[in-house]
Amino acid sequence: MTPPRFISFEGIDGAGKSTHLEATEARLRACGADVLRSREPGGTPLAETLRELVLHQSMDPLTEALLVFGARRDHWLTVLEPALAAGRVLLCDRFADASFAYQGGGRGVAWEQLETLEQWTVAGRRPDLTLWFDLDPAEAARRRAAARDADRFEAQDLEFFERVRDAYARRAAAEPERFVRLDAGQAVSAVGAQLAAALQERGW
Ligand SMILES: Nc1ncnc2c1ncn2[C@@H]1O[C@H](COP(=O)(O)OP(=O)(O)OP(=O)(O)O)[C@@H](O)[C@H]1O
Ligand SMILES: Cc1cn([C@H]2C[C@H](O)[C@@H](COP(=O)(O)O)O2)c(=O)[nH]c1=O
Repeated sequence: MTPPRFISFEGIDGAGKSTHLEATEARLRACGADVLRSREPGGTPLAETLRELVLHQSMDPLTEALLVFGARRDHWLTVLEPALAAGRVLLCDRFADASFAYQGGGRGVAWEQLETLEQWTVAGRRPDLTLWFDLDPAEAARRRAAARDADRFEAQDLEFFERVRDAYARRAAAEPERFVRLDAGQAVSAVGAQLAAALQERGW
């Protein structure tokens, strides 16, 4: 079995992705992997500039979709694709599934338009493995409130996050081999154990 080399972390805001990224990186390094950790939107100077706009400036949903995919193309071309070609292992805090979840599910941009953007910007490339931290939106909101001030997405209501969660479920149902659903409602150590088991099963 070839272990997955392009691994994305997905889920609604506050589900716990960041909490588990560092330990995952350490685990893969201990297996001898040359790991690159990055995030979306972001990961390049241009994409980080676009991230600031998307997270803090009001705009219409299609403009938002164009900006996140523009950021992704720059990130893909200048960081992710060269790293994969060099044999590195990528841990990416969100990738295109987030656009289907947030701009598609959350904002109502048509799925077909997002599929077209996905083809245009990254030739439809998807992660080898997607770890989906699935959490009840009310619990995620409680965790976020205790942790930080809200940005444009985090300020949305529970119905928005229900739609985002449903869109993640739609993506996961379409590609059950790629997606692993983690029950992010459990304690940190228990979520870490689910994650470790998923990696071990796939050769890490
Ligand atoms: N299993 C857990 N149980 C309780 N609290 C948790 C758990 N996992 C993470 N937290 C806490 O919830 C908050 C949000 O976690 P974290 O920042 O990892 O989420 P995230 O998915 O990365 O969010 P975002 O996508 O918005 O950056 C943090 O304060 C974190 O300590
Ligand atoms: C990639 C991507 C992200 N978003 C949203 C989702 C989050 O609310 C923010 C990123 O914040 P995080 O703390 O780094 O998770 O951006 C989006 O709407 N569309 C996307 O494609």
